[in-house]
Amino acid sequence: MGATVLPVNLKLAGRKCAVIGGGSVALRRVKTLLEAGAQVRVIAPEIDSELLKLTREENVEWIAEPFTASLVLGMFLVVCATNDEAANRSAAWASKATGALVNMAAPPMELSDLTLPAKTERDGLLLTVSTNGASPELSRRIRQSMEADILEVYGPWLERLTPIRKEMRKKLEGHAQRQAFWREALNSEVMALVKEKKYDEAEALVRNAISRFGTES
Ligand SMILES: C[C@@]1(CC(=O)O)C2=NC(=C\c3[nH]c(c(CCC(=O)O)c3CC(=O)O)Cc3[nH]c(c(CC(=O)O)c3CCC(=O)O)/C=C3\N/C(=C\2)[C@@H](CCC(=O)O)[C@]3(C)CC(=O)O)/[C@H]1CCC(=O)O
Ligand SMILES: NC(=O)c1ccc[n+]([C@@H]2O[C@H](COP(=O)([O-])OP(=O)(O)OC[C@H]3O[C@@H](n4cnc5c(N)ncnc54)[C@H](O)[C@@H]3O)[C@@H](O)[C@H]2O)c1
Repeated sequence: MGATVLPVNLKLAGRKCAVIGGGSVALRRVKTLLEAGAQVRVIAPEIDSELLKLTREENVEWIAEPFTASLVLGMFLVVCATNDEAANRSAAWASKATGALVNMAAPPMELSDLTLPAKTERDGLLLTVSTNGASPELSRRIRQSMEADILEVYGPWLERLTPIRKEMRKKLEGHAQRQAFWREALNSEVMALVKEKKYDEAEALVRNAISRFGTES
């Protein structure tokens, strides 16, 4: 099967989002949205105690009512997370009618415009895994192994590369030259050192490449 979705990193800072439902699944979604900087409205007649604590914070409001369409007017994204399939269905259709994107955290899943991947982040390196709804538990497992195998190793390396990339943007003119530089700078010898967390040695090789490119150009 070919890919049927477009993976994106959605910027939610300052955007209005609603989560319908107040159980543990809603709580997880609220946390995820807050991490992305969204302004969150929780719509549910009753909510979990941890979620109640969160609603006392800035950027979260709780409307203690069952879902009605007027409550999602102006929302950018609506998450349907109640335990009532019929309620999720009508909330999804009403939200789509206002132009909002809909994420189904609970059935009926086929109304979802997007699924949320498992994610892990360190030093600006974000890794996500999705099975596009087929097995969230597998996503969770892969996320855990990526944390140990990839993030731990490449997160600190990304932190070192970020300022060097800025520097090289100024030094080298044109996309072709910058591409050639990065192909050479992150060669397999460098990447092998990074894999062993020998960041100082790896950085020294990259810096050598900088001086070579500097003299060639
Ligand atoms: C990745 C993660 C992100 C997050 O939630 O933040 C996430 N689910 C996680 C955990 C998890 N979810 C479930 C279990 C129990 C075991 C199992 O069923 O496998 C576990 C494991 C656990 O609890 O630890 C049950 C479950 N999940 C969905 C349904 C509905 C259905 O399938 O019908 C049911 C059945 C409910 C029921 O039985 O009633 C649906 C979705 N869950 C998604 C995301 C989206 C697809 C992601 C993908 O494609 O991989 C999607 C479509 C919703 C969406 O897009 O929002 C997070 C791991 C975070 C981490 O640890 O890194
Ligand atoms: N996406 C996932 O990862 C995942 C994981 C487990 C379960 N689920 C699904 O998510 C559903 C919710 O799980 P939960 O553990 O949070 O449930 P829960 O039973 O703890 O909470 C349900 C919440 O929905 C609210 N609610 C019910 N009807 C409503 C309405 N008409 N309007 C607004 N709110 C309403 C209730 O007040 C309650 O706060 C489950 O039924 C299951 O299908 C999804």
